[in-house]
Amino acid sequence: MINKLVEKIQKTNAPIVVGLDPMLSYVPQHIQKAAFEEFGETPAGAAEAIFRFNKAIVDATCDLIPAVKPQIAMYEQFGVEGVKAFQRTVDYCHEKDLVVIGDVKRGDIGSTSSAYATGHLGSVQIGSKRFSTFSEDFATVNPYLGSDGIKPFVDVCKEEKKGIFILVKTSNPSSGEFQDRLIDGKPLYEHVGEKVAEWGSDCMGDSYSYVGAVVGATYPEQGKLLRQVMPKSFILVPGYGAQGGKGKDLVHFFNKDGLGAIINSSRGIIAAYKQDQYIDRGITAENFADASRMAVEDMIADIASALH
Ligand SMILES: O=c1ccn([C@@H]2O[C@H](COP(=O)(O)O)[C@@H](O)[C@H]2O)c(=O)[nH]1
Repeated sequence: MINKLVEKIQKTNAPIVVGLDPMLSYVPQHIQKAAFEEFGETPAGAAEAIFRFNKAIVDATCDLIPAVKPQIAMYEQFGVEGVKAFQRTVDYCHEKDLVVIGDVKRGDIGSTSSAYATGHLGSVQIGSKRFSTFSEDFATVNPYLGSDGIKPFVDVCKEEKKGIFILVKTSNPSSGEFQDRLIDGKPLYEHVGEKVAEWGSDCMGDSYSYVGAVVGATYPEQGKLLRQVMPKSFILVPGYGAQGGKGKDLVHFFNKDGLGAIINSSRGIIAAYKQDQYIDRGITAENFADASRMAVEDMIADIASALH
């Protein structure tokens, strides 16, 4: 799957991921109203509304982008119905030939990680049959439990040619509380980066490993260092847009081949229709998906101008 991700980035010339983080408050009233008329003001109604919202955004942007990143928390808040909307979203994005990165941030003791890896990236045996359930192409993984929590994901990646992005240096303001702590003279995130490079070394696609890393756009200096520490790992970079990251912060996340990083923006794209800069260009809640397309085009141009 890492090969497909690289090919799609090269084809679209867009190292970006649209984050599908559909809070109900971002879903325009006309979509909520139609879904509630059919399913009531219920979790099922909310799940239908967020799926319709996602579908419109995917339809408006899928020719421009290589990948999407649905954030499972936004779906889980609506319980079982929300999880069904997550699954419908993954399936619809696959129909559109997009690479799907499930932002699920899993990781536990080995046996439990194994079940997470099976559910999100692998297939589960039921009697005489096997089923792929969630079926994302990549999943985000939390490394806090160490190697035996990561190994089941790596094993499934090898079997299924799927991939993972391991949290190394996260984009949030408090990420330094633990991740910047010095151990043997080096910050914890650097130790984790070294392990990512090691775990990924026998799990290679054509040019990049199936084992990638998450490093926030909000920490460009750390991104520069980690790019050197993990030369063969793709970096998933959240923090662009709503969290303040800009194209100029991203230059050192990329390798000299122009690859090696993929930048996520969620609110900046899915809720673009609420921003003055797009309202001034004729956007209303009715044509919200057109604003998402404009925001994707602007993001591609911003990153390209920073890199060239
Ligand atoms: O370090 C991290 C890891 C994950 N995220 C996730 O990315 C998106 C960012 O959303 P924006 O609206 O573009 O800020 C969201 O799903 C986070 O959970 C992150 O931000 N930082």
